[in-house]
Amino acid sequence: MLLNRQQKQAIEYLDGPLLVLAGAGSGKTRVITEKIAYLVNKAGYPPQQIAAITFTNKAAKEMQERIAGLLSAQQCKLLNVSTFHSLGMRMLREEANEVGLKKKFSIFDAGDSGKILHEIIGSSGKDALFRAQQRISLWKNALLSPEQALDGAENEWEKQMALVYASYQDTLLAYQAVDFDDLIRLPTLLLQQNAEIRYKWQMRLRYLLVDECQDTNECQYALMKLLIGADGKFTAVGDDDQSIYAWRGANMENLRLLQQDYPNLEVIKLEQNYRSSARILRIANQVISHNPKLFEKKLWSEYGLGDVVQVLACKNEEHEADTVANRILFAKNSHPKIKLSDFAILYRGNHQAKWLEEALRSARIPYKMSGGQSFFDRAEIKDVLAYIRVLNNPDDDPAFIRAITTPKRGIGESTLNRLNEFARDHNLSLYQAAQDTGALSTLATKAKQDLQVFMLQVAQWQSDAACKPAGEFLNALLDSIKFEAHLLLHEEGKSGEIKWRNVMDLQRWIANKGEKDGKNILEIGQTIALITLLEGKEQEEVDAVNMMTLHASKGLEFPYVYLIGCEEGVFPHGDSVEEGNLDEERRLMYVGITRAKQNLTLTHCVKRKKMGQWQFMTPSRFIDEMPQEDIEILGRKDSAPIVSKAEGKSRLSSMMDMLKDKK
Ligand SMILES: Nc1ncnc2c1ncn2[C@@H]1O[C@H](COP(=O)(O)OP(=O)(O)OP(=O)(O)O)[C@@H](O)[C@H]1O
Ligand SMILES: [Mg+2]
Repeated sequence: MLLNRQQKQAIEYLDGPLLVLAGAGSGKTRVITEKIAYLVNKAGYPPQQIAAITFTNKAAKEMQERIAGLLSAQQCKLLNVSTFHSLGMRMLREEANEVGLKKKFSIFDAGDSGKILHEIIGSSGKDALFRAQQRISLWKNALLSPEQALDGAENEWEKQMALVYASYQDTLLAYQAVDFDDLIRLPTLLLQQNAEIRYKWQMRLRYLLVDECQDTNECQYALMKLLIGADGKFTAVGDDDQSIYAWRGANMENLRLLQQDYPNLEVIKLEQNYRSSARILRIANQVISHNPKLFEKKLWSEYGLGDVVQVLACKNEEHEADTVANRILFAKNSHPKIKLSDFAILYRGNHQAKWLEEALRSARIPYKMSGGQSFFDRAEIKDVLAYIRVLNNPDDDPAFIRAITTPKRGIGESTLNRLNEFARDHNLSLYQAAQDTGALSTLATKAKQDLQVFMLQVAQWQSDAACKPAGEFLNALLDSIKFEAHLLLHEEGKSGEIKWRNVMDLQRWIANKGEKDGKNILEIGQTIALITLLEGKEQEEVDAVNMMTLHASKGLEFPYVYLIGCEEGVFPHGDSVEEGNLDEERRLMYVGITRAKQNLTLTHCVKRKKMGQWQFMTPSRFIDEMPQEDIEILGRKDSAPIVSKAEGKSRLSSMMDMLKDKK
């Protein structure tokens, strides 16, 4: 694949800061990977001094794979290719002392921090909790402290939330834990305040490359600037039309800020798209033209007109899911060379995946889901992870409570309450209290004994965990707490078995990771929380259809894309329409369309069940915004039926063929 002139120019430009500004599929990410190779091979940068930052773990992994073809394995290993969060985590582990944390602090996911907030706020509804969490997160991403938040509070609610924010931070610190936002906020504050540490990191990471720069939030942007320092050695790439994380505080104005902050910023635009057929591109361009423009961009493709884009009206969600499954089967069987992984099904919200999963399962089509209800959110998985968390950081009270009570081991609520009281009065963690003779003397004899047994076990596990292979250690731990029996005993029907299978899945995954990366279980445990952030656990390498939210699909590409639920209220999302965030929804549509290489299909339901009631749905306004000559509308009252006779007839035989293949 030859590089075009602008790409080459972007790769070889080293005279100062550079922004590559271009539409979807124009090779921005490719510029980053090629530039890394150029920096190492031609410009003499040691690989360990180069940091490339991407948006998701999946994107980081893909980037590493692409670079593997360009540099030696040894060089690749030294490069820093990661997300903002994992870079922040690395910095924080190294500088933990400076911010009052010990090296093995815990990382709390949204569920964990939600629980803390719940305790602080008291018994308010889910919605209030979500709003509190969101508000605090936005303050954190804007680098505002609780005091600053209180100063700037505009109403009573915000004042209250600023106080909640303050005690939330105190609680996190007491647990020696950070949340996702802190992973970036704390290193940023540290670099701002400490010139020596700032200098150290600037010297360590001499060249910075940032993908998807339009989605950096204030805090990420600040961290990026602090790492860059005065000499301005960086390449940022981005597309303002693909900014889709405003709800997390992302600000595409940062692209413009770059120009202000670095007056000598060179801007290179890429205009040729190497991903999609002309029709797909034309639709994308036309839809996004309804948005105000930050930067003028053109995008064209040499790949011929391509397939017409079909818009299918389906009766309801079940029909929609069946239609997509059938079409995938049909396409797969008509073109035996294509793989299942060439297909992606994209949706606006995770709840839409349910019907699809059923349809794919009953059609026996293997699928992979990312960004969905995370594997790591399952209760049985969290139970096991709680043990690993305690071994890493015994002061992590929520993990300590979870581990000590699951499975039950004679330590009940009253024991924990007494321990808790003592811990609070003496400013200790529960784990510390459990070792304190004063605290132990308040407990009943039996409870005291049970607690001491547990504490001895923890000490033993801690020393085993550090020296045994990760998979082996986890097996032994599960055995010693009799976790399988616990699941089978306490769950009804088959659910215990299913849960145990999930635990075994975790065990295999940890064993593999341990072998592959040469890490023990404690080291693996330190990064698990991060994996839940934007996408799920890496799944085994099987050929399977990809299912994900539109947000998770950023940066990826697939020959066949199905974009489902294109209805008013679903996509664009009802809340966004009400809150006037239509532009962002439109950018999300632009992202969705431009994931497709050859073939794009949009579906919408005529009826949908909401809160138990059938509701009639209107097709998404974005469909009206598309050039009508490039789309074919099927299944509406006044148009052709969805399934042509040929397709309908062959469905059964395609399924039979698939089954044969599987055997
Ligand atoms: N010069 C080129 N010749 C042929 N193919 C190319 C060229 N540059 C990039 N590509 C291919 O085009 C596709 C899109 O590239 P890439 O993913 O880098 O685009 P992008 O601008 O990062 O897209 P997005 O905005 O969606 O993240 C990839 O398959 C890539 O390999
Ligand atoms: Mg990209």
